[in-house]
Amino acid sequence: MNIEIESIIEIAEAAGQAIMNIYDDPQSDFGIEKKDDNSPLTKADKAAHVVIEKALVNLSSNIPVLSEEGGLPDYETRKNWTQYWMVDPLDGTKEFIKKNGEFTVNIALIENNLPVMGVVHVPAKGITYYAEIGMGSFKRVNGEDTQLFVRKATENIVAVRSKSHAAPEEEEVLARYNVSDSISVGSSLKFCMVAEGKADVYYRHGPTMEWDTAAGQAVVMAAGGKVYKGNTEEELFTYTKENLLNSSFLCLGL
Ligand SMILES: Nc1ncnc2c1ncn2[C@@H]1O[C@H](COP(=O)(O)O)[C@@H](OP(=O)(O)O)[C@H]1O
Ligand SMILES: [Mg+2]
Repeated sequence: MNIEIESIIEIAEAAGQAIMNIYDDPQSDFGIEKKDDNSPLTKADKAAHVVIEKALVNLSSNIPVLSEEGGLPDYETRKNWTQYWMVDPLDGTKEFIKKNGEFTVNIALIENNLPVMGVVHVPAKGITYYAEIGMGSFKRVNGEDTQLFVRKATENIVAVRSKSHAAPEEEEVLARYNVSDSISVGSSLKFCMVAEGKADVYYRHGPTMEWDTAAGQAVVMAAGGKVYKGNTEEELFTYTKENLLNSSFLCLGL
């Protein structure tokens, strides 16, 4: 079926609104809980999940939805999916709790183990990044779209790193690319920084899940960047793995 990316943007923005209603509520304690991996979960993650799952099922009842906050199907079921939605309703929950605005709503369409469409919405900043492989990558601010291209820099290389989960193992890889400057930001915004040429290298050593990376990977790939498995430029980073826990990965806009 033909999926219009505008429908996905609309769904991500509706989820963003549900998140902001909680974020901006001075009475709300966010209902913070701890998940099995010790990462936090709030009312906002759950509210965004409900909005997205309902809307995606309504839009494309034949395409399965895999959401961080949904019931996770086992690998025996997932491995046969050639097309599905991969959703992180609220990426950067720690940033949400810290109230620094660096959290995102992520919706990706996976086809044959790679993201072919991705929307990364930043509700606290009113920004939406969206991409379709073959069509390009775009940033929407106040209804105005700008096409994004990676920087392909040859000097003054900038790295982007996690605000809450940077690992010492990352240094060696960054040194290999002669990184001269480094910025840190929460959530999938790191992929968007590379896509829009504000950073050139994003190497993630520590754990992430497939839903943390899928939409951001679409945004960076459609802007001309690459995402590789591990810390070399040998193998593309793919999805529908038996374990939803990602390996380390290397994202380059070079
Ligand atoms: N121990 C762990 N196991 C699995 N994923 C982890 C993790 N620690 C952090 N993450 C992932 O890293 C994401 C945050 O990335 P960053 O540090 O780049 O902002 C989290 O997303 P959520 O906030 O959606 O849970 C979470 O999925
Ligand atoms: Mg996440």
